[in-house]
Amino acid sequence: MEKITGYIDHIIFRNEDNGYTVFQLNNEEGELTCVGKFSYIGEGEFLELEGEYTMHPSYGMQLQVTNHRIKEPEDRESIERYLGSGAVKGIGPALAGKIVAKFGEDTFRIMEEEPERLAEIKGISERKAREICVQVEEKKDLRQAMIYLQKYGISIHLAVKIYQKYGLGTYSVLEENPYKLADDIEGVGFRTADEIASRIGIHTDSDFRIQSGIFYTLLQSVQEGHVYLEENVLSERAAQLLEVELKDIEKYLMDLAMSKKVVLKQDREKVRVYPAQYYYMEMNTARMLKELNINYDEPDDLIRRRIDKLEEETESTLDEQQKRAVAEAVKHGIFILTGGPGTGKTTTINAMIRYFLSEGMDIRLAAPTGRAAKRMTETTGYEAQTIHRLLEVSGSPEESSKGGFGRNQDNPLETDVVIIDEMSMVDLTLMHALLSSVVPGTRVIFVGDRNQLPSVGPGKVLQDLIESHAFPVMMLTRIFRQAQESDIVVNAHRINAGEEVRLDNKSRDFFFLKRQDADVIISVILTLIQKKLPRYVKAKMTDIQVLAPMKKGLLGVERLNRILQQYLNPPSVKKQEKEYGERLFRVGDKVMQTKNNYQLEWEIATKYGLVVDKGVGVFNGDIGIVTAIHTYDETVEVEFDEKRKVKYPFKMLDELELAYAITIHKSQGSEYPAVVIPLLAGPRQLYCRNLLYTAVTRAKKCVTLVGNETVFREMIQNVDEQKRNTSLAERIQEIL
Ligand SMILES: Nc1ncnc2c1ncn2[C@@H]1O[C@H](COP(=O)(O)OP(=O)(O)OP(=O)(O)O)[C@@H](O)[C@H]1O
Repeated sequence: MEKITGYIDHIIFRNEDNGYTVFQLNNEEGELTCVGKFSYIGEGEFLELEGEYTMHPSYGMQLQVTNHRIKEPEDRESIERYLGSGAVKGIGPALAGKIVAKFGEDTFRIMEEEPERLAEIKGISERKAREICVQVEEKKDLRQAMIYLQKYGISIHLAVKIYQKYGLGTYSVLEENPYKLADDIEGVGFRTADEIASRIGIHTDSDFRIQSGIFYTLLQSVQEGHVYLEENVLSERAAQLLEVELKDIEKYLMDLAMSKKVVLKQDREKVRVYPAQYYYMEMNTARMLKELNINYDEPDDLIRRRIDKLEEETESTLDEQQKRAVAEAVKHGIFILTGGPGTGKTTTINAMIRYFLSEGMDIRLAAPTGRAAKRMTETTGYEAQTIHRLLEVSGSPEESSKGGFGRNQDNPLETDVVIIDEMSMVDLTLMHALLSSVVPGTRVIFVGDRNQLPSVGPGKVLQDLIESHAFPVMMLTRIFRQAQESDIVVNAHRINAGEEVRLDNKSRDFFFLKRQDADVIISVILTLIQKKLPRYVKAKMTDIQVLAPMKKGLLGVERLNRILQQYLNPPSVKKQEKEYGERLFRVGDKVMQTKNNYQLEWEIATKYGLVVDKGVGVFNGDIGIVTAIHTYDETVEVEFDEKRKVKYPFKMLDELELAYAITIHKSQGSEYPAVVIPLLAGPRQLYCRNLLYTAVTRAKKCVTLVGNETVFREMIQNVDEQKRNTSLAERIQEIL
């Protein structure tokens, strides 16, 4: 065992999650690379280390640290080094030299006991003296807090967040009510808080624990899409989670209601429990819809004449339903247009746009995802954006969920008409934000297919809007795309109506390959992607999209991606790779951005590197190809549509996933030339009609299902997809 003392010259690498750090140590004998786990560490710090020397094949001799102690710098030299290392803002090496020249080994004592004396040095005002001392003190406190939090097994990453939130209050929060962490700190849920609490020795029947557990259970149900839970369901789930008696739960529910964290609402003989924020969100959404739903006094015959004129100008004809849709949209503040694929929604939107433009009105178009917005731009020829962009999202999407939009009640959108497409994907939170930024007098038109999967977030807004029967709705039913032209459309409508679909493979764009074994299915998928489909639909191999119902399992997205990557983009000495957690990225991989990121910069450059366009924003569901991996600046370069190139720093790779296969849920709002769907038995709750319907309607030119025919038929009949508890329709009816 070696014992070494020295100061950190610079940190070469640090993983903030587990504390793994590589740094350069300076001591009397020169420089030395050290490797180990450190809860808190900073450049300039003075350390006493214990460990063993090891020989690394590429980096040479290293000290593998087993034990360490951070020492207060004692001698003049190490004090000067610490202060000048950049550890204290506002002090560089020159100033550090002056301070130590004046106070010598007494420097730290002076800082603690007589901080004002720092101002005796030229270049340090009294204010700066105080600031420096506060910083040095804070560093000491932070270090101590980190050591304390580590004792309870809290990761460094989390410990930093906890300390930033509570400062010196950290100790009392942890000892009195660690469940507060679940309320205050993003990334801490009840389970983490509960684990910390049990290590601290807090009783399982503590009031804080039970309240926090009930609220956590309720929020879990929001993640499943619910806006409330019935009391008995909530109590049972919470009792199970907390391992306490059912009867104990009731009292705490009342406490939660008193502290306004939940709202209890009687519904006939049952009681519903809402997280307060969602209760009010539904109520306000209903109120705003009502306020917006103004009737405009435009005579029918005048509207009809204008539509006829537009038809003449554009040499197109609308059918009766489409004309009525345009007229209703003109006459009302709120209008809903719904219908399956190929029923003419886009054509109707186009007619509306032309109508309003010819009246000199200003129009804004938006959709919930980047891809859907892009498609809307292409099909209407009129610029569409994501709803987040329309509302001028500020900062990260996390902040936006807390209402961080530039457009809101105080700064509403200035436009006459807003048209939202792919409305089935809009959740309650986004709907609320959207309506908050629109003032009465603006027409809002919602367009979507009510039979698609509901939004990922809570609520089923489009369905509730329709079921409230409070607003004009036009349901387009005529299928315009000819039957002989597209079996995708015909079969999608059949699936939706619960009718049999013929699987004789006589179609030109709808195929079912019967296979019963997962690995056989994967090998069929490979043949389809590598050989058959690109030629058949005249697309690139990367445009063929595999859509799987699940993430896990033999045919889950995770396993499919590992295998497809191996075959479609095998390793080679020419292709750089980067491992990130469980993921492996390789040059040539097909990848997907998994959240909306409004800050991420992209560039379009010519072959010679000349930048011709640049901008910001990469969205959830955007698919691209890894074009380079640079170890020198630790980035992965991805090329998205239109040659937009984005550099991901390694630490942002959690926003990327392999995308050879993606879940059907993730594919909502996107379209692909050809879609391949593996299908073997799965959980009934998931394997339902609208999942199949959504998957099939993603394809433009060809759908190929590979798997078990019975599963396919059962999915068509299975309409008991998980029911979502929402009450927007009721709230709307109440205030009519
Ligand atoms: N009134 C009409 N007369 C003739 N053809 C029409 C009419 N309305 C729409 N179509 C045609 O039907 C096809 C489907 O229409 P459209 O794209 O508007 O439907 P959609 O509901 O938006 O479909 P999807 O949801 O699949 O994109 C298009 O080729 C369109 O030109």
